[in-house]
Amino acid sequence: MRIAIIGAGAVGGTLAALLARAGNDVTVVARGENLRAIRQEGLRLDGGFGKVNAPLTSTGRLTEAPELAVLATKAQDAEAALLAARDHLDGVPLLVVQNGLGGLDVARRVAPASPLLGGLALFAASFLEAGHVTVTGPNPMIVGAGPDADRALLDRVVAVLRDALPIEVTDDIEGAQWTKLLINHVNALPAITGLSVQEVVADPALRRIMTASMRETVRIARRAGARFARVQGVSGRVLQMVGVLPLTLGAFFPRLLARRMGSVPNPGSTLQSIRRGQLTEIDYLNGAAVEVATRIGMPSPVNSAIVALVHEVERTTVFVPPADVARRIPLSPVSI
Ligand SMILES: NC(=O)C1=CN([C@@H]2O[C@H](COP(=O)(O)OP(=O)(O)OC[C@H]3O[C@@H](n4cnc5c(N)ncnc54)[C@H](OP(=O)(O)O)[C@@H]3O)[C@@H](O)[C@H]2O)C=CC1
Ligand SMILES: CC(C)(CO)C(=O)C(=O)O
Repeated sequence: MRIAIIGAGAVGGTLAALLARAGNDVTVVARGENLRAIRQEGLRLDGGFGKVNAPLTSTGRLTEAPELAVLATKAQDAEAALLAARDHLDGVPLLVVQNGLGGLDVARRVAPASPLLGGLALFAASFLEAGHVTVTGPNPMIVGAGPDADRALLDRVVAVLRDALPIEVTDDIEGAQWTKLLINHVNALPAITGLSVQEVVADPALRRIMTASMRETVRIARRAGARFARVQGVSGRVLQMVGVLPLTLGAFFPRLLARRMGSVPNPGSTLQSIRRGQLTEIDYLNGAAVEVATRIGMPSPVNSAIVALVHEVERTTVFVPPADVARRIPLSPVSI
């Protein structure tokens, strides 16, 4: 299949290399030093899905319509990246592989004639340097049909993806996005402290804050009437428990997520942005919970404080020591 991958960072680079290895005709839309490196030396992938240096085409701008387009930028870059490709996306199936809740809405606005699919990467990947990506956690990707994509298209795309990497199909992509949003509450504290997800979860005070942020978001989601669909064994019932348990017991959830990441330190995609001096996606992660809370008139003190701290680290590029984080995100006694 002729596939264009828009955004060739950790996730887009992984997908591009694996889809090219599986025999697809892959074009990556990249920019800056990354584009120059891929042009000169190709795209190198290693880690949990094996070593790949598959032949693919790279470009700064799409010049013809693919049979499938994949958007794999951070959420804050989605609109501009799609607008730049819009002339060649008319009616082309578009798979949006992005964390957060709003990726499909942005795609619908910019590419109204494209049937949309949603993708949630459960694998963990790190962009090491221009043209070089490594997979630290070789987990599957979840794929589901967007509001007006039909089952036949989903089946066709899933068949192509399955030749390249492990894929799970969901019949509730919106519910799966909510569950993944909860999983992505592991991202913020590494971005604030500079530690890996596993190190943060091993620290009792940071683990407590992470659990508090998750509990707050579950409560917001429930009040807003959101559904949690099953993602990698994490069901609505599991998250219901996170929403009601005291923090010491609710910590089973971050512990479970860290255990599943294995022993290779996972910085998470938000800390990777900080390390590269880029703006993060935090407004679309914990910030999405704050936005929903504001809309329905609920307080969100823990997530609001976390979002503010990530923005502070973006601005200052100075990580906050764990003891200071605990002081700056105090948990009210009733929240214990
Ligand atoms: N990394 C991971 O392990 C996981 C990430 N995710 C999610 O996947 C999505 C992608 O994340 P990730 O791959 O980590 O992010 P990266 O920052 O590694 O990759 C995004 C890439 O998109 C590029 N890009 C942005 N705008 C444009 C544009 N207009 N034209 C061309 N390229 C563009 C960026 O270039 P530049 O660097 O120049 O900005 C960058 O190379 C996010 O929503 C993330 O939350 C989900 C699961 C796991
Ligand atoms: C689940 C996790 C943390 C994997 O790295 C992720 O989605 C991310 O880094 O954004």
